Amino acid sequence: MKIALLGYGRMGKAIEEIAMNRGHEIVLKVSEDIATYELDKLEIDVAIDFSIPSAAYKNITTCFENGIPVVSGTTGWLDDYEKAKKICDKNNSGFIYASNFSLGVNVFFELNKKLADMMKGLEDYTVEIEEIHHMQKLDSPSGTAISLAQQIIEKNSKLKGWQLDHADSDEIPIFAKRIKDVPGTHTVTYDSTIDKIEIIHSAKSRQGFALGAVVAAEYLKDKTGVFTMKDVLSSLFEN
Ligand SMILES: NC(=O)C1=CN([C@@H]2O[C@H](COP(=O)(O)OP(=O)(O)OC[C@H]3O[C@@H](n4cnc5c(N)ncnc54)[C@H](OP(=O)(O)O)[C@@H]3O)[C@@H](O)[C@H]2O)C=CC1
Ligand SMILES: O=C(O)C1=N[C@H](C(=O)O)C[C@H](O)C1
Repeated sequence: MKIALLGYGRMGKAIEEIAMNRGHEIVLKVSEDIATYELDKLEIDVAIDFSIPSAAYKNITTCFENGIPVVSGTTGWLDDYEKAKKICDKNNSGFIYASNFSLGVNVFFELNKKLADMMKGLEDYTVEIEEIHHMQKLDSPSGTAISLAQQIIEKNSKLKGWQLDHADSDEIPIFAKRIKDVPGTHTVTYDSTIDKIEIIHSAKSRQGFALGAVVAAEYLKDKTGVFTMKDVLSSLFEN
């Protein structure tokens, strides 16, 4: 498969290594706006976007307009996600966005939903989320922490939203810490005067995110429509 990398930073480089080990070819690596590139000459099968919040939407939609499906892991641009999906559909292209591509985190998401369902009636407990990442991370809170909060809110009608660092009683507080070299740690805590329940996912490297993104690209090749990591993982478990 011919892959274009939109963003060639920490994740772009980790994806390049895994994609090449899986027999794919990297035909384009960009760290700037792709509008000036002659994309049609490169026969790109899938573009993989791990860039920066302010660049993602424009690059992703430029790909759709050039008939190139996109796997995107860039966080912090999701106010434009619905618009991007419409442009994908209009151009009959393919799209997978995930706040976190690692298999472990996607299992953690399912655990989070199950736990939220069990805890929703237990009013003695308060819930909070903590995320820890390396110092270079641009967005806060992490996309993964926002996904975790949204999953809990969907299960518990008493919770109306989330806030960074503090929250009203009907909101989930998300605490974001930045510590040197941490690839990504997420903790969901339910606390009462009697006890505390915690679920934690700690990434040991970027390998899991990168592998998930390449597997998602393999799934998306030759497909049209908007998909999620749940679709990708279901297809793996079917086989
Ligand atoms: N969904 C997931 O599983 C994961 C998501 N992420 C997310 O992926 C994103 C990238 O993370 P990471 O690789 O660590 O970040 P880096 O800062 O290492 O990489 C970002 C890259 O984007 C480049 N860039 C800057 N402007 C543009 C542009 N206009 N078009 C294309 N590329 C551009 C930067 O170039 P330059 O350095 O020259 O400015 C840099 O190479 C973040 O949003 C992060 O949160 C990260 C890990 C996992
Ligand atoms: O910026 C990162 O590094 C990461 N970003 C993603 C996020 O914001 O959730 C995923 C992962 O935690 C690493």
